[in-house]
Amino acid sequence: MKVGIVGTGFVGATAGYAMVLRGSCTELVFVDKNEARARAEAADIAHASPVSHAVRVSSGGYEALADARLVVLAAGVNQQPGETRLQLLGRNKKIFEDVVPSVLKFAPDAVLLVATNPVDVMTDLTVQIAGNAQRVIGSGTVLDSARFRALVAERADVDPQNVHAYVLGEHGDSEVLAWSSASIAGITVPDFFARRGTPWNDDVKAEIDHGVRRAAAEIISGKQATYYGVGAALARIAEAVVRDRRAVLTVSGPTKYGVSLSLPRIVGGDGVLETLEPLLSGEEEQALEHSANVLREAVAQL
Ligand SMILES: NC(=O)C1=CN([C@@H]2O[C@H](COP(=O)(O)OP(=O)(O)OC[C@H]3O[C@@H](n4cnc5c(N)ncnc54)[C@H](O)[C@@H]3O)[C@@H](O)[C@H]2O)C=CC1
Ligand SMILES: CC(=O)C(=O)O
Repeated sequence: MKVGIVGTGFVGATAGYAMVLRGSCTELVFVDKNEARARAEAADIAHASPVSHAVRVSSGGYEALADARLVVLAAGVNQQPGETRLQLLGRNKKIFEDVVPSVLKFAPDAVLLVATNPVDVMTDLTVQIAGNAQRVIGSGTVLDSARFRALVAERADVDPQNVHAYVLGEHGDSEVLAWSSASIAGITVPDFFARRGTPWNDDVKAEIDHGVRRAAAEIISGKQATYYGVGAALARIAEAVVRDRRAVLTVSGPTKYGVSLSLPRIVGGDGVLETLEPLLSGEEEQALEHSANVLREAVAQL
């Protein structure tokens, strides 16, 4: 159960830390062009192992990825305040053209989990370079779905694990909150609030939508980067692969729209096992088409 992480900045290191705390794997290898950084993060995170789970943590060059079951790709630049994810494309494309072939040289059978933004376009690029769609997974809107669930749960005053709600489409400004299928205890969200006599109206819905859609920008303006939420999301996806869990997760991958975007998918040992067609309202379907258009325009730059 060996996992590699390429790019051990905020996101890569936090994902590794989350994997050790959760016991997601038994071996973790960090690779970064900044070798000193990778070494230091590996040493620091290894010290969490004796008080959490037995995970062997080390750093090395690409050759250290040999036999990895999964490799997380988190190398690349992140957004500055005011920047969109799509504005990172040119810079991160160049980095992936170097990173992905290097990973494949030593770990040709690994599932590749793409985290670098703009994650949907980087997923398409990785599929192109790897020539394999099933074994490439974009972290997509797993983080956004978690944000959606957290905000609904806070309003409903229930455990977020009992809120089922998906964000689909781009991991970015055009993402689509699938309100029509969001539920708590099998009850739609508006009905859940109505039964409890708790206020529910379009303003509450708009506030949650804004909270999910603007989460990254707000966190980045306060502390330069987001990493705890995505770190946990990456550990969750990694476990689905390493333990062949067949977990339903809104990961990104190629679609009938001609671009990679997030839909609910079954994720297991071989990567994406199945894409599920979500039941959407007409308005949500239109919003998903729009999101696909935004991504098609970005992919055209590749
Ligand atoms: N998918 C998601 O939900 C999220 C994605 N991200 C994205 O993750 C990426 C990484 O973000 P941070 O960790 O905050 O950035 P960071 O700047 O802290 O770390 C990036 C790391 O990549 C390394 N790197 C750069 N070029 C490389 C190369 N050619 N080979 C190997 N390593 C290389 C750097 O040395 C650095 O350690 C960004 O694109 C960011 O936008 C961030 C949050 C959430
Ligand atoms: C930065 C980013 O993609 C996020 O936190 O959603």
